[in-house]
Amino acid sequence: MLELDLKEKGYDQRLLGDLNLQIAAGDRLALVGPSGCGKTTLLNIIGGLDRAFKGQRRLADPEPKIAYMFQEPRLLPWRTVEQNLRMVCSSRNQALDLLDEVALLEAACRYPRELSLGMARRVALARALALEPDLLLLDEPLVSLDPSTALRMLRLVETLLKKRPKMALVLVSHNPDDAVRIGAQLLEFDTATGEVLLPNNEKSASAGQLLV
Ligand SMILES: Nc1ncnc2c1ncn2[C@@H]1O[C@H](COP(=O)(O)OP(=O)(O)OP(=O)(O)O)[C@@H](O)[C@H]1O
Repeated sequence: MLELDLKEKGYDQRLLGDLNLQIAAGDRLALVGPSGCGKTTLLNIIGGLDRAFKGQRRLADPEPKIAYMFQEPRLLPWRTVEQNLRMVCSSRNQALDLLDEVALLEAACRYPRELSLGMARRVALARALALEPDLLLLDEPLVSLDPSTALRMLRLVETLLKKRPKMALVLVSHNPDDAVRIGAQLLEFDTATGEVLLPNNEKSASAGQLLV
């Protein structure tokens, strides 16, 4: 559904380069590496939010629906949880079903300021799923959560993915164990060279062919 042929991306200096990546339905891919190595930058390029790079990003026809869950939940503070979801849902039933899936039905009438970070993230996840995306992009869904909340979030993501086998996923994480747990294949960053490392030092791979 998406092919990225990335020649070079940098800000003051080169950050990423020489990567050919193909993402197909059902692929699960994790961008793993230390802070500042370029994970979010690559996710933004994959998602089409950042087009200032050398190379090409090609989408299948018809274009896949791509949903993005940012690190910050980015909910509208003046709307309730349900109202935040209704903005992107086709019906009230869809909004309530999604809230049920992320175990937040009882918080439907709350405002974002009344939610913990973990709850707000789950609303943001439900909102991303409301689009019924072909490709879901998750930027560090566990960051800043305490260990038990992070584990709960990880289990939730695992369950949601099992229910949506055709949905492709690209997850940003600094923890390979989390990525492996949800069955994602790892794409690691070499901070010394600025290159994204594929298994066996290949220069090109489809996400479905990557080995953990
Ligand atoms: N808009 C920008 N302008 C200039 N430099 C930027 C910009 N966005 C990111 N950078 C720099 O590019 C590098 C990679 O940033 P990026 O956010 O992609 O890293 P990351 O691996 O996702 O880090 P983290 O895990 O901390 O979120 C960092 O050094 C960052 O400061």
